[in-house]
Amino acid sequence: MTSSDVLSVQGLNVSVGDTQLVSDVDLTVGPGERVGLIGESGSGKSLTALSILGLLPDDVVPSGSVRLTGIGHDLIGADERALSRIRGRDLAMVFQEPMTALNPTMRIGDQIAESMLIHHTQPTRTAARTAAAALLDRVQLPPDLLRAYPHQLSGGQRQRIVLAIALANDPALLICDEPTTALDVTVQALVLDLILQGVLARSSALLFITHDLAVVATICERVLVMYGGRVVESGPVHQIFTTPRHRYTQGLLAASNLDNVPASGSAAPRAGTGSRPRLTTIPGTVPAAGHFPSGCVFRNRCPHATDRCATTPTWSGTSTSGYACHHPAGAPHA
Ligand SMILES: Nc1ncnc2c1ncn2[C@@H]1O[C@H](COP(=O)(O)OP(=O)(O)OP(=O)(O)O)[C@@H](O)[C@H]1O
Repeated sequence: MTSSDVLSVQGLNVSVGDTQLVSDVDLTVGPGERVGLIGESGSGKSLTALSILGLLPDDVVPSGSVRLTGIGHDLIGADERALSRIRGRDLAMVFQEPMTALNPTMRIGDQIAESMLIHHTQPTRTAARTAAAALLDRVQLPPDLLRAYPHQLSGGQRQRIVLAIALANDPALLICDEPTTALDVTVQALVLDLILQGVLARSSALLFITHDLAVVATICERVLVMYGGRVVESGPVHQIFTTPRHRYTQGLLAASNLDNVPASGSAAPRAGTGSRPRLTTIPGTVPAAGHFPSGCVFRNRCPHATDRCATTPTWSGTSTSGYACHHPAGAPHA
């Protein structure tokens, strides 16, 4: 780990009995950096994330090293007490299914406040409640939801609550594992945008696990490709998506309908640069062309892309998630 890394995973192996499921994974994430982890189902992405979080089932055994900035010991082999001090404070997570992350018997406001009280980042219950209301507002939910129970919310609202809790203590690193896969396509883009704005506002680093290459192209700066439990390729998003070297990455891209890869390697700015990307995902089949000429019906369906918009948006997407419209950061809008 260099002194500037937020996360450093070195030589991670994960096995069950004699079966090795993850082999020799090296992975670093710098401060404020957004790193994507992609790969086919069963390639070891979730086991890698769960190893970092110390959440593997008892029969699944990790070895190697996982170091997190500001924590003086290795997370591999750390006891549950030490890990629970770190999780939710230095290291936060958003998984696919929000209901499993929420307590069904507790009001939303209490759950958000609890996350700050447990980690002593707010001094009193009153202060935590005030902070919870502000967090709810940051995920664009109305204050009356503070008194609601999880079952009274939609899936998208629940995931926004999980995100609010994850960001409550300004974690150094947020790990998202397919955070929008279980959501209705109409809210996927909003949740992605809130994740992006959330980490940018806090300068948190992001490790983002997904099948959706368009999401990686939009959100991440760097990407690692896993195949058969190994990292087979890694580098800047633009480089990997335009000149993939590994046969598996080439196949993944060919099957993806990914039309546009931002030239800088990421559509979104670095943390602290102040400009905000705008994302809108529209359900439907992805058209073959990456750019939409003025007057095109698809262009007109993007609320940011009016005829008066000063900048031509670029589009990308997959057939499962709809397609995303991205306006370059800081572009003027009518
Ligand atoms: N508890 C377990 N016991 C045995 N094998 C497991 C266990 N958990 C995961 N595996 C196996 O390890 C491999 C990697 O699983 P992992 O969940 O990390 O894949 P993934 O890349 O996240 O896939 P997906 O995208 O479908 O979530 C798979 O073959 C899976 O079946």
